[in-house]
Amino acid sequence: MNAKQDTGKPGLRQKALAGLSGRNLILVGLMGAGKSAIGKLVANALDLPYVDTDQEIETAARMTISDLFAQYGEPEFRALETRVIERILAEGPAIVSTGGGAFVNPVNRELIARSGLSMWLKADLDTLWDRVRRRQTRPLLKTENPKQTLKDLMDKRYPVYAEADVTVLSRNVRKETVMRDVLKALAALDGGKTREE
Ligand SMILES: Nc1ncnc2c1ncn2[C@@H]1O[C@H](COP(=O)(O)OP(=O)(O)O)[C@@H](O)[C@H]1O
Ligand SMILES: O=C(O)C1=C[C@@H](OP(=O)(O)O)[C@@H](O)[C@H](O)C1
Ligand SMILES: [Mg+2]
Repeated sequence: MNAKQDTGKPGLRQKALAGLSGRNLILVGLMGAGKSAIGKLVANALDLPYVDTDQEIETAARMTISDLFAQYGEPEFRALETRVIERILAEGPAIVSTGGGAFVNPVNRELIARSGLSMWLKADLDTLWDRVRRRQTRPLLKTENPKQTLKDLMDKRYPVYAEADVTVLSRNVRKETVMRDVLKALAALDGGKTREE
C-alpha cells in the first residue's frame, strides 16, 4: 500500500515520523476510544510495526481476556499486562495500543514515559458507548448498567489519561479521519522543522 496515499496529504507522513522521532507511540484511553482500530491505521500509514497489548496478553495466556478475568481475576490480568508492556516497549519503536486500564497503573505510566510518546484518544461517553455496546468482550462492562460503568470509569480515569503527552479527540467521524488527526498531532511535535519531499 502507498503509505503516502494513505495519509491523504503528501508530506504529512514524513512530518509525523519526524515528530515521533524514532519513539514508540503508545495509545491510551477508555474502552471504545479506538486505540486498537486507529492504532492499526496509524501503523500502516507510517509503515511501522503495530502491537496491541490485549492481543499479546491473550496470546501469552492462551485465553481471552474475559476468561482470564473469570479464571484468574483482574489482579493477575494487571500483572500480566505490566509484563507484556515492559517487553513490548523494549522491542520498539512501534505503534502500541494499550488496554484501557494500562495507563491507570503508575508503574505502566513510568514504563511508557521512559520509552515512548503517550497519546490519549479522548472520546465523549455517547461515542464510547456507541462503539462498545454491541460486543461482550470487555469483562468490566458486564454490569447491570454498563453505560453507567463507563461513565464512572471516565470520572475516575480521565484525570489520569490527561497526563498523557498528547491528546487527540476520537471524534464520531471516519476512522481514517481520526488516524489523520493522530498524524497531524505527531507532525505538530516536529514544529515545522521537516521540509516536504
Ligand atoms: N472513529 C471511529 N469510527 C467508527 N468506529 C470506530 C472508530 N474508532 C473505533 N471504532 C470502532 O469502535 C470499536 C471499538 O474500537 P477499538 O479500537 O476496539 O477501541 P479500544 O481499543 O480503544 O477499546 C471497534 O468496533 C472499532 O472498529
Ligand atoms: O479499561 C480496562 O480496564 C480494560 C480495557 C480493555 O481494553 P480496550 O480498552 O482495548 O477495550 C482490556 O484491556 C480489559 O478489558 C480491561
Ligand atoms: Mg483495544
